Amino acid sequence: MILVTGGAGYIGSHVTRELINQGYKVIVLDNLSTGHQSAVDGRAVFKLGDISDRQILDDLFNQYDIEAVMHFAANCLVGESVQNPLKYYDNNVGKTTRLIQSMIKHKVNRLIFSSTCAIYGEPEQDLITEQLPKNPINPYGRSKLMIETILNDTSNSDGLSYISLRYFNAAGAHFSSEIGEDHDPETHLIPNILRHLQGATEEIDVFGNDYDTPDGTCIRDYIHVQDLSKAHILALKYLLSQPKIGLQYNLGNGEGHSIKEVISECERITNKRAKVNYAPKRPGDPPILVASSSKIVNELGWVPDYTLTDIVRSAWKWHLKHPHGYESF
Ligand SMILES: NC(=O)c1ccc[n+]([C@@H]2O[C@H](COP(=O)([O-])OP(=O)(O)OC[C@H]3O[C@@H](n4cnc5c(N)ncnc54)[C@H](O)[C@@H]3O)[C@@H](O)[C@H]2O)c1
Ligand SMILES: O=c1ccn([C@@H]2O[C@H](COP(=O)(O)OP(=O)(O)O[C@H]3O[C@H](CO)[C@@H](O)[C@H](O)[C@H]3O)[C@@H](O)[C@H]2O)c(=O)[nH]1
Repeated sequence: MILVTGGAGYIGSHVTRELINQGYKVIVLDNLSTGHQSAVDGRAVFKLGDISDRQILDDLFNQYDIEAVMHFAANCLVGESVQNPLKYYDNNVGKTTRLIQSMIKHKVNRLIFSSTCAIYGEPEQDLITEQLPKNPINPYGRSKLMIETILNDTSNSDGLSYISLRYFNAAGAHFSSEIGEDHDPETHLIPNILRHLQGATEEIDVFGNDYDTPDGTCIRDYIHVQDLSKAHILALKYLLSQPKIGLQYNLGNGEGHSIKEVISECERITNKRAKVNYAPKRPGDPPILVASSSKIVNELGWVPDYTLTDIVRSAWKWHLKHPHGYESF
């Protein structure tokens, strides 16, 4: 069995579904702080609880034969982490430490960790490779880098075998339109643009238009959530086939899109016009983050299938079908 923490969240719910489709048995552990129980595939076992609850973890590890943990549970908003860093150090770092302690206690030594490109900070190179210096510029990125350090140390001391997947900007929805992205409040760019185009908001805020980029707005590498799911399956298979590893892989499309470009693509696909409000920069935002994913392409054979167009199309279908997200489930 695979224990998926945060499996009621956006990315975790998509990966859970893919795991089950690939024949794995899954237990989701989630405290529903930002997730939705109705996002969890009905074929998974669902346990409501916190990753720091030692009793729950003891019970789960005793009751089920857990081969590996996929650890998605975290707080993950750059802006919020600047306002409330202790929330991030507590939930992401402190509680992950307790999860790893329980794993070691129960001799479950395989982990796939949701890391982020936010650990690189403001890299000087155009395409970010795994070896670049890690100088995160916000508490969220620092919290994830701390966990990567903890994983490395625990691998040396206790034999933990792990893969850290450093995602760039996850976006899009499952092509079935049955699950998608739904946060309250929503802070991510693509859902915010689409919700605005659906009439949910008066305008779309663009945070900063004088960055040192060709059109002055921030550039990100958007990766379809189903491409992420595929990478998790490949990573899991590799992890289960090896006695002990400690690896880090970037996951992005290798193509950057500015905020203005993303708005244009959303307008094109929805055939609607956005009302843009240029707002102040959001603290903690690096100007450009674009991945080189050649390491995972070469080593695990992962290739992304979907472009920004596919991302926006699938997200738009999800928004049209579920204008109030999971509320109406
Ligand atoms: N969304 C992105 O673009 C992105 C990019 C890079 C990395 N990540 C990482 O991917 C992971 C998933 O992100 P997401 O976008 O799906 O976020 P999300 O907020 O949708 O999902 C997180 C899930 O974890 C649960 N959770 C949080 N703290 C918990 C705790 N202490 N105990 C139990 N459950 C808890 C939440 O209820 C939620 O269901 C995170 O670790 C995030 O840092 C996300
Ligand atoms: O309404 C909005 C929302 C966002 N942005 C901007 O759009 C860009 C992308 O922002 P967002 O969609 O919030 O993603 P990020 O802040 O890049 O962070 C996401 O992507 C990171 C990887 O880059 C992950 O680590 C984080 O968990 C995830 O929240 C940033 O420049 C934002 O300032 C706007 O201008 N208006």
